[in-house]
Amino acid sequence: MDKIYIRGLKVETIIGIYDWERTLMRPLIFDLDLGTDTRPAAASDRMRDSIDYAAVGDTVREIALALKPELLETLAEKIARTLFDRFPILSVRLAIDKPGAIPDVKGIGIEIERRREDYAVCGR
Ligand SMILES: Nc1nc2c(c(=O)[nH]1)N=C([C@H](O)[C@@H](O)CO)CN2
Repeated sequence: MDKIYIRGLKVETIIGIYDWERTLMRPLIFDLDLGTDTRPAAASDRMRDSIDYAAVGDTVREIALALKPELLETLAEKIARTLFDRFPILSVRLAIDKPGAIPDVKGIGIEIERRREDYAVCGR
């Protein structure tokens, strides 16, 4: 499947399970792969036939700033669902890294993969 991707999107927000985390803006780093067929846009050369990655980045930023959840899992699921609502994508892989969450690691966070059918089947 073709992919449109975003790597290293940085958003400063409030997230975490501890009281001290609820008072600090801290960075999250987002990586996304959006499954799509790029051939219609390649044939027409029109933005309307593709997924606007700038709009996807705006959506991620908007949700990360508004939700302020405790868990990365909550944020990732909300972003995935919203991307399926707003864009005609077939799948999404979303990784969120939380720099500094624990000491002495190169990276730490979560990664989810969802397909449009995952939501259509259960009707949630
Ligand atoms: N699976 C998860 N584990 C942890 C999370 C999380 O969001 N998902 N969050 C924390 C704390 O907020 C931590 O980041 C504080 O440094 C711990 N574990």
